[in-house]
Amino acid sequence: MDAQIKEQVDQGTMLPLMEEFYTIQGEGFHTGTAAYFIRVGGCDVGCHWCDVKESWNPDTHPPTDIKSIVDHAASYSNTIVITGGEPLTWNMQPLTSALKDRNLQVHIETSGAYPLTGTWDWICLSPKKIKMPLPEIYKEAHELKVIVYNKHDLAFAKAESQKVSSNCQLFLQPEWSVQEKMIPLITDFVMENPEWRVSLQTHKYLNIP
Ligand SMILES: C[S@@+](CC[C@H](N)C(=O)[O-])C[C@H]1O[C@@H](n2cnc3c(N)ncnc32)[C@H](O)[C@@H]1O
Ligand SMILES: Nc1nc2[nH]cc(C(=O)O)c2c(=O)[nH]1
Ligand code: SF4
Ligand SMILES: [Mg+2]
Repeated sequence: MDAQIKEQVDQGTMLPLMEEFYTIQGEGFHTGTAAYFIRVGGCDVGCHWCDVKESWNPDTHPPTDIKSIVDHAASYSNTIVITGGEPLTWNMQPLTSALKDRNLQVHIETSGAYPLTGTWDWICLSPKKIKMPLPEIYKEAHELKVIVYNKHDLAFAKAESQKVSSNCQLFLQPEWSVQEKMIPLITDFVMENPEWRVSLQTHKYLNIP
């Protein structure tokens, strides 16, 4: 990569852009509401069930000037969701401050595995056992969304919920490929622990991005 481009990516003024799309937030607290998604490439957390493995290698996604990302996003929606890949792989301050300058609501989907950069109106933290969140993000999270792939993930969810703030919204989301097995466990858990809510990947049922 050109040294000048690399420097801009290091600073967060250019980002490896995988895709951007206007859709309905399919998961978690804001489910069912329109939002423009920006999917930034690059993730080395390595969840074996990840539904966007194509995002992992940043070199396969073109370094893109954040100005053009912001102009595009602002023409579609007042709510912008930054996802990936793992967006916190990169310095999110330049992108989020440019979005805030346009008075947009800025949300992130993150594993929390890398330092929290950027200014966020909504942080959805989805912790992963294989690369745990850094301690700093727990108290900042507005939403904790734990993916349930097996029974042990329910105990993991409980332990993670001890680390977030008292007004953090708690969600359990079945891993897509095992949802038939996990939904009964999740529904029983939520009935016994009503501070939790069920999150489904509703966009996959709606056949939208
Ligand atoms: C693809 S990730 C990108 C953002 C960030 N790397 C993260 O994991 O939070 C977006 C969301 O999808 C969830 N997710 C990924 N694969 C999934 C699957 N197979 N089933 C259910 N949720 C999944 C993640 O846990 C995360 O909440
Ligand atoms: N519609 C829709 N909602 C989503 N919520 C989180 C997503 C993500 O991949 O981060 C996602 C996604 O990919 N599509
Ligand atoms: S952290 Fe997110 S993007 Fe990275 S592998 Fe896990 S689910 Fe996929
Ligand atoms: Mg997704």
